[in-house]
Amino acid sequence: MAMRSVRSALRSGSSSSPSHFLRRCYCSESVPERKVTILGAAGGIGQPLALLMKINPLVSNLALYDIAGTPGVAADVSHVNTISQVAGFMGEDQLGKALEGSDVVIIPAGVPRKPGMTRDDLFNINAGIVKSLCIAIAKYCPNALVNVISNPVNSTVPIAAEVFKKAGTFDEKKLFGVTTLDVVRAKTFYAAKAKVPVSEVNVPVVGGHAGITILPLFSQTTPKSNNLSDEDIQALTKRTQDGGTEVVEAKAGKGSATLSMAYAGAIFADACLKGLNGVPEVVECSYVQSSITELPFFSSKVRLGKNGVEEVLGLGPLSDYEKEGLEKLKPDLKASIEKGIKFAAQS
Ligand SMILES: NC(=O)c1ccc[n+]([C@@H]2O[C@H](COP(=O)([O-])OP(=O)(O)OC[C@H]3O[C@@H](n4cnc5c(N)ncnc54)[C@H](O)[C@@H]3O)[C@@H](O)[C@H]2O)c1
Ligand SMILES: O=C(O)C[C@H](O)C(=O)O
Repeated sequence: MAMRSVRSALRSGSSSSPSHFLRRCYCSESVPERKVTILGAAGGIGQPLALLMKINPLVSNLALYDIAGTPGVAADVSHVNTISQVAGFMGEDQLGKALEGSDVVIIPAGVPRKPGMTRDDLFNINAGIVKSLCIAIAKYCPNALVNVISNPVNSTVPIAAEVFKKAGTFDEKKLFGVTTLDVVRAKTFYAAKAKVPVSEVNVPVVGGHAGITILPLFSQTTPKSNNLSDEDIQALTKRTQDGGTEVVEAKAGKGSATLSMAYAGAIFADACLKGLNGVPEVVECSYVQSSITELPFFSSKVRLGKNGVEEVLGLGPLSDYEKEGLEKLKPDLKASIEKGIKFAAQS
Protein backbone atom coordinates (compact mmCIF):
# COMPACT_ATOMS: atom_id res chain seq x y z
CA MET A 1 0.00 0.00 0.00
CA ALA A 2 1.36 3.42 -0.92
CA MET A 3 2.39 5.48 2.08
CA ARG A 4 3.21 9.14 2.39
CA SER A 5 4.96 11.14 5.02
CA VAL A 6 2.78 12.83 7.60
CA ARG A 7 5.30 15.66 7.76
CA SER A 8 4.84 16.35 4.06
CA ALA A 9 1.07 16.28 4.57
CA LEU A 10 1.52 18.73 7.42
CA ARG A 11 3.91 20.94 5.47
CA SER A 12 1.52 21.34 2.60
CA GLY A 13 -1.60 21.56 4.72
CA SER A 14 -0.96 23.44 7.88
CA SER A 15 0.07 26.96 7.00
CA SER A 16 -3.26 28.43 6.01
CA SER A 17 -5.89 25.85 6.96
CA PRO A 18 -8.00 25.64 10.08
CA SER A 19 -5.70 23.43 12.11
CA HIS A 20 -8.34 21.48 14.00
CA PHE A 21 -8.07 18.29 12.00
CA LEU A 22 -4.42 18.75 11.27
CA ARG A 23 -3.47 18.75 14.93
CA ARG A 24 -5.58 15.74 15.80
CA CYS A 25 -4.41 13.39 13.09
CA TYR A 26 -0.71 12.80 13.58
CA CYS A 27 0.13 9.77 15.54
CA SER A 28 2.43 7.85 13.20
CA GLU A 29 5.22 8.81 10.86
CA SER A 30 3.43 7.90 7.65
CA VAL A 31 -0.12 7.37 6.56
CA PRO A 32 -1.47 5.20 3.74
CA GLU A 33 -2.93 6.74 0.62
CA ARG A 34 -6.70 7.03 1.08
CA LYS A 35 -9.43 7.87 -1.38
CA VAL A 36 -12.65 9.46 -0.12
CA THR A 37 -15.70 9.85 -2.38
CA ILE A 38 -18.58 12.20 -1.65
CA LEU A 39 -21.88 11.40 -3.42
CA GLY A 40 -24.03 14.53 -3.50
CA ALA A 41 -20.92 16.72 -3.35
CA ALA A 42 -22.48 19.82 -4.95
CA GLY A 43 -25.23 20.11 -2.34
CA GLY A 44 -25.65 22.09 0.85
CA ILE A 45 -23.78 19.51 2.91
CA GLY A 46 -21.61 18.21 0.09
CA GLN A 47 -19.76 21.47 -0.60
CA PRO A 48 -18.56 22.34 2.92
CA LEU A 49 -17.91 18.63 3.53
CA ALA A 50 -15.72 18.57 0.41
CA LEU A 51 -13.77 21.51 1.82
CA LEU A 52 -13.33 19.84 5.22
CA MET A 53 -12.16 16.59 3.61
CA LYS A 54 -9.75 18.60 1.43
CA ILE A 55 -8.05 19.94 4.56
CA ASN A 56 -7.86 16.51 6.18
CA PRO A 57 -4.30 15.26 5.68
CA LEU A 58 -5.42 11.62 5.90
CA VAL A 59 -7.09 12.05 2.50
CA SER A 60 -4.91 11.68 -0.60
CA ASN A 61 -7.65 11.51 -3.25
CA LEU A 62 -10.98 13.28 -3.01
CA ALA A 63 -13.64 12.37 -5.57
CA LEU A 64 -16.65 14.68 -5.75
CA TYR A 65 -19.72 13.23 -7.46
CA ASP A 66 -23.16 14.73 -8.08
CA ILE A 67 -25.76 14.70 -10.82
CA ALA A 68 -24.88 18.36 -11.55
CA GLY A 69 -22.47 21.09 -10.48
CA THR A 70 -19.42 19.09 -9.50
CA PRO A 71 -16.92 20.50 -12.03
CA GLY A 72 -17.25 23.92 -10.40
CA VAL A 73 -17.11 22.62 -6.84
CA ALA A 74 -14.08 20.44 -7.65
CA ALA A 75 -12.23 23.29 -9.38
CA ASP A 76 -12.89 25.57 -6.42
CA VAL A 77 -11.89 23.10 -3.69
CA SER A 78 -8.86 21.89 -5.67
CA HIS A 79 -7.19 25.30 -5.23
CA VAL A 80 -6.86 24.80 -1.49
CA ASN A 81 -3.18 24.17 -0.82
CA THR A 82 -3.36 20.81 0.90
CA ILE A 83 -1.97 17.42 -0.11
CA SER A 84 -5.02 15.72 -1.63
CA GLN A 85 -5.85 15.53 -5.32
CA VAL A 86 -9.42 16.53 -6.13
CA ALA A 87 -11.50 15.32 -9.07
CA GLY A 88 -15.09 16.13 -9.98
CA PHE A 89 -17.48 13.61 -11.53
CA MET A 90 -20.92 14.42 -12.91
CA GLY A 91 -23.73 12.19 -14.13
CA GLU A 92 -24.28 8.48 -13.85
CA ASP A 93 -21.74 7.50 -16.49
CA GLN A 94 -18.98 8.98 -14.29
CA LEU A 95 -20.16 7.39 -11.03
CA GLY A 96 -17.99 4.28 -11.43
CA LYS A 97 -14.82 6.35 -11.83
CA ALA A 98 -15.73 8.41 -8.76
CA LEU A 99 -16.10 5.24 -6.71
CA GLU A 100 -13.28 3.03 -7.99
CA GLY A 101 -10.61 2.50 -5.34
CA SER A 102 -12.49 4.39 -2.65
CA ASP A 103 -11.76 3.65 1.00
CA VAL A 104 -14.58 5.77 2.40
CA VAL A 105 -17.76 6.80 0.59
CA ILE A 106 -19.87 9.54 2.17
CA ILE A 107 -23.49 9.91 0.99
CA PRO A 108 -25.23 13.26 1.53
CA ALA A 109 -27.22 12.88 -1.72
CA GLY A 110 -30.94 13.51 -1.56
CA VAL A 111 -33.56 16.09 -0.73
CA PRO A 112 -33.65 17.96 2.62
CA ARG A 113 -36.70 18.81 4.74
CA LYS A 114 -38.80 21.95 4.61
CA PRO A 115 -40.73 23.29 7.63
CA GLY A 116 -43.61 21.01 8.60
CA MET A 117 -42.02 17.86 7.16
CA THR A 118 -40.67 14.87 9.06
CA ARG A 119 -37.54 13.08 7.92
CA ASP A 120 -39.76 10.17 6.90
CA ASP A 121 -41.49 12.50 4.41
CA LEU A 122 -38.21 12.36 2.45
CA PHE A 123 -38.41 8.58 2.12
CA ASN A 124 -40.14 8.45 -1.27
CA ILE A 125 -37.37 10.39 -3.01
CA ASN A 126 -34.29 9.56 -0.97
CA ALA A 127 -34.85 5.81 -0.67
CA GLY A 128 -34.45 5.41 -4.43
CA ILE A 129 -31.40 7.70 -4.55
CA VAL A 130 -29.61 5.80 -1.79
CA LYS A 131 -30.55 2.49 -3.33
CA SER A 132 -29.13 3.36 -6.76
CA LEU A 133 -25.93 4.79 -5.27
CA CYS A 134 -25.44 1.67 -3.15
CA ILE A 135 -25.87 -0.57 -6.19
CA ALA A 136 -22.95 1.34 -7.73
CA ILE A 137 -20.89 1.12 -4.52
CA ALA A 138 -21.39 -2.67 -4.47
CA LYS A 139 -20.10 -2.80 -8.04
CA TYR A 140 -17.18 -0.36 -7.96
CA CYS A 141 -15.85 -0.27 -4.36
CA PRO A 142 -17.42 -3.15 -2.43
CA ASN A 143 -14.84 -2.91 0.35
CA ALA A 144 -15.31 0.78 1.12
CA LEU A 145 -16.66 2.06 4.42
CA VAL A 146 -20.00 3.69 3.62
CA ASN A 147 -21.17 6.71 5.67
CA VAL A 148 -24.88 7.35 5.02
CA ILE A 149 -26.05 10.90 5.77
CA SER A 150 -29.18 10.98 3.54
CA ASN A 151 -32.45 10.98 5.48
CA PRO A 152 -34.38 9.22 6.82
CA VAL A 153 -31.20 7.58 8.16
CA ASN A 154 -33.30 5.16 10.24
CA SER A 155 -34.51 3.66 6.92
CA THR A 156 -31.76 4.50 4.41
CA VAL A 157 -29.16 2.44 6.28
CA PRO A 158 -31.35 -0.71 6.25
CA ILE A 159 -31.96 -0.04 2.54
CA ALA A 160 -28.20 0.12 1.93
CA ALA A 161 -27.72 -3.12 3.87
CA GLU A 162 -30.35 -4.90 1.76
CA VAL A 163 -28.79 -3.66 -1.49
CA PHE A 164 -25.37 -4.92 -0.39
CA LYS A 165 -26.84 -8.25 0.71
CA LYS A 166 -28.48 -8.69 -2.68
CA ALA A 167 -25.16 -7.91 -4.39
CA GLY A 168 -23.33 -10.35 -2.09
CA THR A 169 -21.06 -7.61 -0.73
CA PHE A 170 -22.65 -6.84 2.63
CA ASP A 171 -20.26 -6.48 5.52
CA GLU A 172 -21.94 -5.12 8.62
CA LYS A 173 -18.61 -3.69 9.80
CA LYS A 174 -18.56 -1.29 6.85
CA LEU A 175 -21.97 0.35 6.85
CA PHE A 176 -22.65 3.41 9.03
CA GLY A 177 -25.52 5.80 9.51
CA VAL A 178 -23.99 9.16 10.41
CA THR A 179 -25.52 10.34 13.70
CA THR A 180 -22.57 12.49 14.73
CA LEU A 181 -24.61 15.69 14.44
CA ASP A 182 -26.77 14.51 17.33
CA VAL A 183 -23.63 14.11 19.44
CA VAL A 184 -22.30 17.50 18.30
CA ARG A 185 -25.59 19.14 19.31
CA ALA A 186 -25.83 17.31 22.64
CA LYS A 187 -22.30 18.44 23.52
CA THR A 188 -23.00 22.06 22.54
CA PHE A 189 -26.33 22.32 24.36
CA TYR A 190 -25.02 20.55 27.49
CA ALA A 191 -21.88 22.69 27.72
CA ALA A 192 -23.91 25.89 27.49
CA LYS A 193 -26.39 24.79 30.14
CA ALA A 194 -23.88 23.24 32.54
CA LYS A 195 -21.34 26.05 31.95
CA VAL A 196 -18.48 23.65 31.26
CA PRO A 197 -15.89 23.95 28.47
CA VAL A 198 -17.51 22.53 25.33
CA SER A 199 -14.25 21.05 24.09
CA GLU A 200 -14.13 18.74 27.11
CA VAL A 201 -17.72 17.48 26.90
CA ASN A 202 -18.59 13.96 25.84
CA VAL A 203 -22.18 12.71 25.51
CA PRO A 204 -23.16 9.41 23.91
CA VAL A 205 -26.32 9.62 21.79
CA VAL A 206 -28.00 6.30 21.01
CA GLY A 207 -31.05 4.93 19.18
CA GLY A 208 -31.65 6.42 15.75
CA HIS A 209 -31.74 9.76 13.95
CA ALA A 210 -35.28 11.17 14.06
CA GLY A 211 -37.34 12.72 16.85
CA ILE A 212 -37.67 10.55 19.92
CA THR A 213 -35.45 7.87 18.42
CA ILE A 214 -32.55 10.27 19.18
CA LEU A 215 -31.67 9.44 22.79
CA PRO A 216 -28.84 11.43 24.37
CA LEU A 217 -27.45 9.74 27.47
CA PHE A 218 -26.77 12.81 29.58
CA SER A 219 -26.37 10.59 32.67
CA GLN A 220 -23.09 9.42 31.10
CA THR A 221 -21.84 12.90 30.20
CA THR A 222 -18.32 13.86 31.11
CA PRO A 223 -17.34 16.13 32.76
CA LYS A 224 -20.21 15.55 35.17
CA SER A 225 -22.21 18.54 36.25
CA ASN A 226 -24.16 18.42 39.48
CA ASN A 227 -26.00 21.67 38.90
CA LEU A 228 -28.54 20.33 36.38
CA SER A 229 -32.04 19.40 37.52
CA ASP A 230 -34.20 16.62 36.04
CA GLU A 231 -36.12 19.36 34.21
CA ASP A 232 -32.87 20.67 32.73
CA ILE A 233 -31.96 17.18 31.48
CA GLN A 234 -35.43 16.72 29.97
CA ALA A 235 -35.18 20.09 28.22
CA LEU A 236 -31.69 19.25 26.90
CA THR A 237 -32.97 15.88 25.65
CA LYS A 238 -35.89 17.51 23.84
CA ARG A 239 -33.66 20.20 22.31
CA THR A 240 -31.24 17.53 21.03
CA GLN A 241 -34.12 15.51 19.58
CA ASP A 242 -35.54 18.62 17.90
CA GLY A 243 -32.18 20.09 16.83
CA GLY A 244 -32.76 19.31 13.15
CA THR A 245 -36.23 20.86 13.22
CA GLU A 246 -34.84 23.97 14.95
CA VAL A 247 -32.54 24.50 11.94
CA VAL A 248 -35.21 23.62 9.34
CA GLU A 249 -37.54 26.22 10.85
CA ALA A 250 -34.83 28.87 11.12
CA LYS A 251 -33.91 28.31 7.46
CA ALA A 252 -37.59 28.78 6.62
CA GLY A 253 -37.79 26.68 3.46
CA LYS A 254 -34.13 26.89 2.43
CA GLY A 255 -33.25 23.39 3.60
CA SER A 256 -31.88 21.80 6.74
CA ALA A 257 -28.58 21.71 8.60
CA THR A 258 -25.69 21.84 6.16
CA LEU A 259 -22.71 23.50 7.88
CA SER A 260 -22.98 21.75 11.24
CA MET A 261 -23.71 18.53 9.33
CA ALA A 262 -20.62 18.95 7.18
CA TYR A 263 -18.60 19.46 10.37
CA ALA A 264 -20.17 16.34 11.92
CA GLY A 265 -19.72 14.31 8.72
CA ALA A 266 -16.07 15.33 8.56
CA ILE A 267 -15.50 14.25 12.16
CA PHE A 268 -17.06 10.87 11.45
CA ALA A 269 -15.16 10.31 8.19
CA ASP A 270 -11.94 11.33 9.93
CA ALA A 271 -12.66 8.71 12.62
CA CYS A 272 -13.23 6.06 9.92
CA LEU A 273 -9.92 6.96 8.25
CA LYS A 274 -8.07 6.85 11.56
CA GLY A 275 -9.57 3.44 12.28
CA LEU A 276 -8.56 2.16 8.83
CA ASN A 277 -5.04 3.48 9.46
CA GLY A 278 -4.77 1.52 12.70
CA VAL A 279 -5.07 4.37 15.19
CA PRO A 280 -6.16 2.73 18.46
CA GLU A 281 -9.24 3.60 20.54
CA VAL A 282 -11.21 5.50 17.92
CA VAL A 283 -14.75 5.54 19.27
CA GLU A 284 -17.76 7.39 17.80
CA CYS A 285 -21.52 6.92 17.97
CA SER A 286 -23.02 5.53 14.77
CA TYR A 287 -26.17 3.79 13.54
CA VAL A 288 -25.01 0.30 12.61
CA GLN A 289 -26.18 -3.31 12.45
CA SER A 290 -26.39 -4.14 16.11
CA SER A 291 -27.41 -6.73 18.65
CA ILE A 292 -27.24 -4.56 21.76
CA THR A 293 -31.06 -4.29 21.69
CA GLU A 294 -33.64 -6.43 19.92
CA LEU A 295 -33.56 -4.00 16.96
CA PRO A 296 -31.35 -4.99 14.01
CA PHE A 297 -30.00 -1.44 13.55
CA PHE A 298 -29.21 0.86 16.41
CA SER A 299 -26.91 3.77 17.12
CA SER A 300 -24.43 3.46 19.96
CA LYS A 301 -20.74 3.94 20.56
CA VAL A 302 -18.67 1.85 18.16
CA ARG A 303 -14.94 1.22 18.19
CA LEU A 304 -13.49 1.77 14.71
CA GLY A 305 -10.57 -0.17 13.32
CA LYS A 306 -8.83 -1.48 10.23
CA ASN A 307 -11.98 -3.24 9.01
CA GLY A 308 -14.52 -0.64 10.04
CA VAL A 309 -16.52 -1.52 13.14
CA GLU A 310 -14.26 -3.42 15.55
CA GLU A 311 -16.82 -3.52 18.34
CA VAL A 312 -20.33 -2.26 18.94
CA LEU A 313 -20.22 -1.03 22.52
CA GLY A 314 -23.09 -1.57 24.94
CA LEU A 315 -25.37 1.11 26.29
CA GLY A 316 -23.84 1.30 29.76
CA PRO A 317 -25.89 2.24 32.82
CA LEU A 318 -29.02 4.28 32.02
CA SER A 319 -31.04 6.61 34.24
CA ASP A 320 -34.74 5.79 34.70
CA TYR A 321 -35.58 8.64 32.32
CA GLU A 322 -33.25 7.19 29.66
CA LYS A 323 -34.62 3.66 30.20
CA GLU A 324 -38.10 5.04 29.57
CA GLY A 325 -36.86 6.89 26.47
CA LEU A 326 -35.26 3.71 25.17
CA GLU A 327 -38.51 1.73 25.45
CA LYS A 328 -40.49 4.57 23.83
CA LEU A 329 -38.22 4.85 20.81
CA LYS A 330 -38.20 1.17 19.91
CA PRO A 331 -41.57 0.95 18.07
CA ASP A 332 -40.74 4.02 15.92
CA LEU A 333 -37.28 2.81 15.07
CA LYS A 334 -38.53 -0.71 14.35
CA ALA A 335 -41.14 0.65 11.92
CA SER A 336 -38.55 2.77 10.07
CA ILE A 337 -36.18 -0.17 9.76
CA GLU A 338 -38.95 -2.42 8.44
CA LYS A 339 -40.04 0.25 5.97
CA GLY A 340 -36.51 0.40 4.56
CA ILE A 341 -36.16 -3.36 4.30
CA LYS A 342 -39.57 -3.68 2.62
CA PHE A 343 -38.70 -0.96 0.09
CA ALA A 344 -35.43 -2.66 -0.82
CA ALA A 345 -37.16 -6.02 -1.24
CA GLN A 346 -39.97 -4.67 -3.42
CA SER A 347 -38.17 -2.23 -5.67
N1 LIG B 1 -27.66 12.44 8.99
C1 LIG B 1 -27.83 13.69 9.38
O1 LIG B 1 -27.58 14.03 10.54
C2 LIG B 1 -28.27 14.74 8.39
C3 LIG B 1 -28.09 16.09 8.70
C4 LIG B 1 -28.48 17.04 7.76
C5 LIG B 1 -29.06 16.64 6.54
N2 LIG B 1 -29.20 15.32 6.28
C6 LIG B 1 -29.75 14.86 5.02
O2 LIG B 1 -28.76 14.99 4.01
C7 LIG B 1 -29.40 15.07 2.72
C8 LIG B 1 -28.79 16.18 1.89
O3 LIG B 1 -29.02 17.42 2.47
P1 LIG B 1 -28.51 18.78 1.76
O4 LIG B 1 -28.91 19.88 2.63
O5 LIG B 1 -27.09 18.62 1.37
O6 LIG B 1 -29.42 18.76 0.45
P2 LIG B 1 -29.15 19.51 -0.96
O7 LIG B 1 -30.40 19.45 -1.75
O8 LIG B 1 -28.54 20.84 -0.71
O9 LIG B 1 -28.03 18.61 -1.64
C9 LIG B 1 -28.28 17.31 -2.05
C10 LIG B 1 -27.44 17.01 -3.24
O10 LIG B 1 -27.69 15.67 -3.62
C11 LIG B 1 -27.62 15.64 -5.03
N3 LIG B 1 -28.26 14.45 -5.58
C12 LIG B 1 -29.56 14.18 -5.80
N4 LIG B 1 -29.70 12.98 -6.35
C13 LIG B 1 -28.47 12.46 -6.49
C14 LIG B 1 -27.95 11.26 -7.02
N5 LIG B 1 -28.76 10.32 -7.51
N6 LIG B 1 -26.63 11.08 -7.02
C15 LIG B 1 -25.80 12.02 -6.52
N7 LIG B 1 -26.22 13.18 -6.01
C16 LIG B 1 -27.54 13.40 -6.00
C17 LIG B 1 -28.29 16.93 -5.49
O11 LIG B 1 -27.94 17.25 -6.81
C18 LIG B 1 -27.75 17.90 -4.46
O12 LIG B 1 -26.57 18.52 -4.91
C19 LIG B 1 -30.88 15.25 3.03
O13 LIG B 1 -31.54 14.02 2.87
C20 LIG B 1 -30.91 15.67 4.49
O14 LIG B 1 -32.11 15.34 5.12
C21 LIG B 1 -28.82 14.37 7.19
O1 LIG C 1 -33.44 17.67 10.43
C1 LIG C 1 -33.17 17.36 9.28
O2 LIG C 1 -34.04 17.17 8.42
C2 LIG C 1 -31.74 17.22 8.86
C3 LIG C 1 -30.92 16.42 9.81
O3 LIG C 1 -31.40 15.15 10.02
C4 LIG C 1 -30.64 17.11 11.11
O4 LIG C 1 -30.71 16.47 12.14
O5 LIG C 1 -30.31 18.32 11.07
